[in-house]
Amino acid sequence: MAQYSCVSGSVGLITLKNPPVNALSAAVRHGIVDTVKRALSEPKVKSVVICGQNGIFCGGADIREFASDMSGPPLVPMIHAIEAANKPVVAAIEGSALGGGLELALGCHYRIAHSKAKLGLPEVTLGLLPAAGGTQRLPRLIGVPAALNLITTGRHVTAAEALQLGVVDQVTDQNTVDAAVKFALSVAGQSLDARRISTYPCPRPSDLDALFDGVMQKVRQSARGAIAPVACVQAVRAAATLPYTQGMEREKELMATLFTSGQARALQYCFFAQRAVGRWSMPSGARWDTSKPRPVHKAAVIGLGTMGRGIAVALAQTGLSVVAVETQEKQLMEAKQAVSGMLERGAKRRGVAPALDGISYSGNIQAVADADLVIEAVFEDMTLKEKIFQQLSAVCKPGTFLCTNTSALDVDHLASQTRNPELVVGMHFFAPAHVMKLLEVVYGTRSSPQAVATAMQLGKKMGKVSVAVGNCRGFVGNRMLKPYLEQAFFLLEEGATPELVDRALEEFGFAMGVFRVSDLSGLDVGWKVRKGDGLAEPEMATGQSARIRQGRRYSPLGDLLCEQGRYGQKTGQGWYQYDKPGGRVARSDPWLHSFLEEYRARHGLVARRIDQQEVLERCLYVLINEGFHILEDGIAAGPEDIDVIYVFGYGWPRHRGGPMFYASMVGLAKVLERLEHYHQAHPDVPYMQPCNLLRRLVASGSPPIQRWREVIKKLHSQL
Ligand SMILES: CCC[C@H](O)CC(=O)SCCNC(=O)CCNC(=O)[C@H](O)C(C)(C)COP(=O)([O-])OP(=O)([O-])OC[C@H]1O[C@@H](n2cnc3c(N)ncnc32)[C@H](O)[C@@H]1OP(=O)([O-])[O-]
Repeated sequence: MAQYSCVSGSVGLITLKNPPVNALSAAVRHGIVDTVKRALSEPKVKSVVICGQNGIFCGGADIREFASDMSGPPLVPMIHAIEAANKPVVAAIEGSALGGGLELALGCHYRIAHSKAKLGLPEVTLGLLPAAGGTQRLPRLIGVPAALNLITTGRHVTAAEALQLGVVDQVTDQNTVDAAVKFALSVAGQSLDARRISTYPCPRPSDLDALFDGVMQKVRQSARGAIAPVACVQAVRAAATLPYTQGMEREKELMATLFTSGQARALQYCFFAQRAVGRWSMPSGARWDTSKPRPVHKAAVIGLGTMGRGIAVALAQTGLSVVAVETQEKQLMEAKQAVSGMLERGAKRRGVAPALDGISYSGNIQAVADADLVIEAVFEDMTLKEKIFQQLSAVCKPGTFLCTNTSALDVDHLASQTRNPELVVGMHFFAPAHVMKLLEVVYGTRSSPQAVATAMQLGKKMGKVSVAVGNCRGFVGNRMLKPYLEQAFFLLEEGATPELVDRALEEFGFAMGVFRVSDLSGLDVGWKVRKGDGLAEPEMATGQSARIRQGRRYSPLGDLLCEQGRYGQKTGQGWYQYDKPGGRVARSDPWLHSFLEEYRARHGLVARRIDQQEVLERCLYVLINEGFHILEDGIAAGPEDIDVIYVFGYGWPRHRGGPMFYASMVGLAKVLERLEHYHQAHPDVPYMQPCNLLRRLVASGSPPIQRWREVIKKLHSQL
């Protein structure tokens, strides 16, 4: 709703009231229409201020309404009526003015923002475009290039940048509503002819075609199949080439195609899923709202390799006091330099002072004795980790939380090495740890809810999207990755090339296909794990048992490449070739193609034509199938947790919503049918066997993803 009052004798004050972000729900739109009418009709009112309650102007259209039949007054005529008003209307922007919220402000005649406010048109991130006149007014106000930048990226700008761009007229450090009221008094009675943005001519850059062609090319490239950024460019082009009314028509048309698209549904699902994972729960019944985190003032990191350095930077950037420990002296000196450099570069980018003093270095594990929380980040070696946890348990003050940064190892086993296993959790960071947004917080069977709550809160402080997951080999992300990688190898055996597989995945929307990623992260990483599992034995590379190991189909292709010293980018050769060790541009490698041919001949395999659809179905459906197993096992509380992990940590295209959402869009019955088909064709691949939960969901009529939890709960209660 919107509340109306008359202040300072002649200013009509309209306050949007719809916690928590004053989204423009039907009730708020009704409220605005009514209160604007009232303000304009009251003779004593000479000017109007629109603001939002609780320090936030407006978070835009109510996204939750998009899924239902929209009712209530539409935004476009409502904003037009404000712009056409014969009394000055001033927007008082505190907190955020985003999407429809900023469009509402652009319909006002003046905009005053608090210095801490953020403004933007983030509709593109929801698969939409600013369809309440944003694509037509913003370029008229700030020019085409700046408007294109804001609208196609959806980025939020600070009040200072908004002032510089001309989005707002004034920035204040004082009470924004008071400043706006004062301003409204000062402009009462003045002509508004020059204040209605829709009447401005849109500045036309001389090289208009070249400008739009260039932007469109860039946008298409980075969009990776997302349609909204392209529609945003088309809408701004309409502003630059058509009269306002026709431009608005074009905006409406483009929005209509986006609004009902699967991509918009996927992106809006992601928006809510990202927030839903914060409301974590554990199978024990412990939950986010009943578990209190303990404050962390001092944190420690053990092991300053690539991961440890990134974690130390991420911790220091939160303002915590950090102790960084590395027992090898040379490594410690190098790490110190590297961490300082990373902190300095990060601070420069964010325009703040580097937190160099917040971090101290030591070669002795005793230095962590008074830390509230320790993150161990040494090599992925259980014996080494065991030793460190035993030491930490002896050295740390009572109550210190002990966290392990592992990507797959058993958190329960590490907890068993300590005196207080309830204080142990996993914190699985993704490289580079100070950049990547995802954090898997892994609870073991004995982890206390307080330990989980503390790790989740620390993750949030570090700017991470933290997801609480149960303890199993590979947790959620890497556990699902295993069958996906395995399928990619099998496809090569059957006739595909790395180029074909990667192209299919990249056209699907992944930034990089599986083989390019593998080259980037190093083939030796997986090799080491397979060796540890007793799978990658050199003497098995030929002969009968070469392609069956531990009773199931196995492809030694990755091991064979590693045996040749082809570790990927770092050695200049892997699934592709590079111009030099460390080179980044992947080129097709004729050697690899002959190697594959020889391999197939050696194993009596006949190459067949494999199309992109088979690549996608086999790679993605086995990954999804493992996701269902994870839900069935209670390792993830709901499909949102899995999807957020894949979108933020594994390059899954956001406009496809995450693997479980994607499965729901494809249709669960179809996924099941294809898995059954492939399992029949490949009975030696257990991952292909459809999960019981998937069968259950299909049998119960494939409910929408929001209702899967009910089916999972029922399944668990029957077990
Ligand atoms: C014709 C139409 C044209 C128009 O151009 C289309 C649009 O405007 S499209 C819209 C364009 N606008 C955007 O894309 C802005 C989207 N919003 C944001 O970016 C952030 O929420 C904001 C920066 C505002 C606050 O950040 P923060 O302080 O960290 O807080 P938080 O993020 O944790 O959210 C708190 C709660 O509010 C909920 N909620 C939030 N916004 C909306 C909404 N618009 N609606 C409904 N709900 C919304 C959110 O789900 C959460 O609920 P819960 O149940 O507690 O999980």
